Amino acid sequence: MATPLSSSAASVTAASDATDALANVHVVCAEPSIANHFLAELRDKDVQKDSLRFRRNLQRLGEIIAYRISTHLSYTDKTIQTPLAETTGKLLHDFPILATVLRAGLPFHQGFLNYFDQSPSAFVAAYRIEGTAQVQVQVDYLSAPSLDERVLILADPMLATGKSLVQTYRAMLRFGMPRQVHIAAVIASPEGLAYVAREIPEATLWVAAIDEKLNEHAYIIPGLGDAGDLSYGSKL
Ligand SMILES: O=P(O)(O)OC[C@H]1O[C@H](OP(=O)(O)OP(=O)(O)O)[C@H](O)[C@@H]1O
Ligand SMILES: O=c1cc[nH]c(=O)[nH]1
Ligand SMILES: [Mg+2]
Repeated sequence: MATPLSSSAASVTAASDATDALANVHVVCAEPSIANHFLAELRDKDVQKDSLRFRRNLQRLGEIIAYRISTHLSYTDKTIQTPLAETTGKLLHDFPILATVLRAGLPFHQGFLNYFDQSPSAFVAAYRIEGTAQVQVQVDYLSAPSLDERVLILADPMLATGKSLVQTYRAMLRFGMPRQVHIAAVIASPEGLAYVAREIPEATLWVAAIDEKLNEHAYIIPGLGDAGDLSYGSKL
């Protein structure tokens, strides 16, 4: 029988498991860049009143993370004829499938699409079921091309409990097995990020920032509030 760990040993083990799980996470705003400015505007309750700017900032962070992910993709040499001479260009080997979760995912998705302009898209409707003690997520509408042997980028700006992303990813696998998976979010909670990393170990994770914690409603603190409502208005 295994010897039970003391609580301090257990918490050290849990912490090191979380550290291992998070080894595959890229935190874009860990270094100073214009991404930090866009993120600060997204969080600011006064700037948020301008929903056009809010959506555009989600889109701009989508563009920045798309660029960062593009450094992990494959390229093929192609001979290019300029008006003056021949040269060699590097073309993206194949455009990734871009998947997102309604509603808040839409502006973030547009940022990825601005860069991966020939990518097919996949859309998922996932929502939290109201009135349950624990967050439960229902995946509804799902539209996707074949994922077999493709690079998949699954993007959703808020990674709170991580359940929307994990259930979305699992539901998407009936469309085929991707050869490479990237998951992107703007703000993640530490526990949600560790959950996603544990449940989808094959994914490389990209976030603008990792925040402090979740509150009792499973909202990210300090976070930015409700990304779907701030983009498109509150719902009944
Ligand atoms: O990590 P989780 O705990 O699953 O929560 C994250 C989900 O919450 C947000 O969507 P929301 O449910 O607010 O829907 P909306 O975009 O329609 O507002 C967000 O865009 C994620 O999909
Ligand atoms: O903090 C959160 C959590 C879920 N959905 C949001 O939009 N924000
Ligand atoms: Mg919402």
